[in-house]
Amino acid sequence: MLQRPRRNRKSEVIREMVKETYLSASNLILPLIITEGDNKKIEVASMPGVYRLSIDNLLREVESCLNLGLKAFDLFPNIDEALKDKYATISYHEECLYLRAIRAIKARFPEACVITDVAMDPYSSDGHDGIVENGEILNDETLEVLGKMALAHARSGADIIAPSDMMDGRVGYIRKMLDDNGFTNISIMSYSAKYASAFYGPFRDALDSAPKFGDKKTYQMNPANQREALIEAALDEQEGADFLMVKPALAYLDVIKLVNDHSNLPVAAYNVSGEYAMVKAAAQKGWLDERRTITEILTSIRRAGASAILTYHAKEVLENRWI
Ligand SMILES: NCC(=O)CCC(=O)O
Ligand SMILES: [Mg+2]
Repeated sequence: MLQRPRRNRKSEVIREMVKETYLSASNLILPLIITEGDNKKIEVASMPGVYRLSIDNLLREVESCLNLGLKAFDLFPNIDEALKDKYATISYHEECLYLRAIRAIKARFPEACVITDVAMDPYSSDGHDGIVENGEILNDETLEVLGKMALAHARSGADIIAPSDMMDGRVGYIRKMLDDNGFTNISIMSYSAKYASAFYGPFRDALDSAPKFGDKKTYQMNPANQREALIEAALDEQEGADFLMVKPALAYLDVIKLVNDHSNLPVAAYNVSGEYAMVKAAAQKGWLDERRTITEILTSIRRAGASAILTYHAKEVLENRWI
């Protein structure tokens, strides 16, 4: 045998020398869930180690992450049911919990990169990502709400706006809204290929944002489809996106690779709540080695082509010095 691939695995030094994929704090984005109140830190039952935080505790969390070198955060709100309506009106109200949280982080930690989620579902009495009429999710009417929400985020200090709703044309609509209002420098990280996935279950518990009727299959993608992700990605690129996101990540590594091969924009991948919950549950039972499983999952998402990974594991991998 002239070629013996095992020679390049014979020692730690050589294995490290030929290593192809790196994972570091700069690749990671931590999703954080915000709730109203003072000194609140409520663990999400299906996501051990993930908490709904009131703004005071959110600031403590951001500070401890910054000290670990984790500098990018994606915020999600748990909104009081009484404040929700059909049009997600509260989402762009000056005193909305979410906008207060953005302002609080940017005032205290201007160096933190704040990514904001644009979608109606946390604020919608229907629990959908669009305006509902006769059981249908309206596309173009929803864009107006998303535009107002994005503008409110920009005014509050967001660094990157991340529309997660999957309405057609929303990246272009939001880009124009931002540009017309002087926010040409604010980036858009588009959830380009967001699948109608069972893996979002724990997150919807965390936000109390499950749809009140039906499902999200008329706007989120069918898990059976791959080529369609390229249509979505190409449109978002034409409409002015700065990042293309694939979500979920682990069951969609082929889609991450495909989007990365077809676009020169950076690809982000969302390692979602259900992926997190599976690992935590198995680790708690002693069925999986937590450290090795988590680092393998994150490395495989990077290997598939993601520049940035949104993951609930972001802080623990740094705290425990797993990467
Ligand atoms: N728009 C953000 C999400 O839907 C997150 C889903 C998850 O972590 O399961
Ligand atoms: Mg789209």
